Amino acid sequence: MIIVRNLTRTLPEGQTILSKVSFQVDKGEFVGLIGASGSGKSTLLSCIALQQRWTEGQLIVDGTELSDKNVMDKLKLRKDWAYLEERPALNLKKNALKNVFSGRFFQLPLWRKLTGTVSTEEHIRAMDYLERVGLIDKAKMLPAEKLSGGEQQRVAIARALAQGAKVILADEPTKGLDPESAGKVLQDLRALCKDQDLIVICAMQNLEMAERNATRLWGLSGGRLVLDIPARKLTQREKDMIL
Ligand SMILES: Nc1ncnc2c1ncn2[C@@H]1O[C@H](COP(=O)(O)OP(=O)(O)OP(=O)(O)O)[C@@H](O)[C@H]1O
Repeated sequence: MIIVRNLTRTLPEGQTILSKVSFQVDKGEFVGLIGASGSGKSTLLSCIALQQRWTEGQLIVDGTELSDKNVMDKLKLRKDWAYLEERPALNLKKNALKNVFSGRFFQLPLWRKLTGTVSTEEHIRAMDYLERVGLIDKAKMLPAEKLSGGEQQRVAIARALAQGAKVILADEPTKGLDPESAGKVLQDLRALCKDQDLIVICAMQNLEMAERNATRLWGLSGGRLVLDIPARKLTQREKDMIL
């Protein structure tokens, strides 16, 4: 469970870009984070991934308060959390399977890191993750650079699973994708969230996709969380509050 209390980020120049954001999110929830451009979505995600510092507030994960200044906390998150960006940071020269293996890198003993050996069990598991995101037929065939944007994003999701991520933070992972590919990425995230009891928090530009795929909607406006409801079609009044 993630609890955030009164998270505030003020820039040195005095501009407040997140203001007293509070929420609690449980395993199995897929949160669609929506809001106009500049409302603070990326800032909120990178603060809770401990990639940006906040000015005031608390982040509590499974009962433990984490600090944006503590290196050990950052290491713990690097293992248990995955951050998906608009352009997934894959090794484009390697195939999908090898990219998925790389998700396990931080957990391997030093000799395995140096020799690059992969056990049969890891191989099977990586193929299983690729199957779950519908890419089993493209596991070995091509370098990742030849995959489409949506396929690359799904490889990044499979890699997050191989890493053992319990929380996936995604910053507009479907930006620039055609509607069909975008839909597949979000459906994969939703299915995995349910099956593996993950927490997924996903900033999304497309409100309809958020309404359709998320289980819960958060609306940000001017750095404030102004909407926190179970996912459904928003009323015009709710849309006016956030967009
Ligand atoms: N380091 C920074 N210095 C100055 N301004 C910043 C900084 N980081 C964020 N901002 C400002 O804070 C606001 C929120 O930015 P953020 O990127 O979080 O918004 P967003 O909702 O993700 O926008 P978009 O949908 O366009 O990606 C913006 O006005 C942005 O210009």
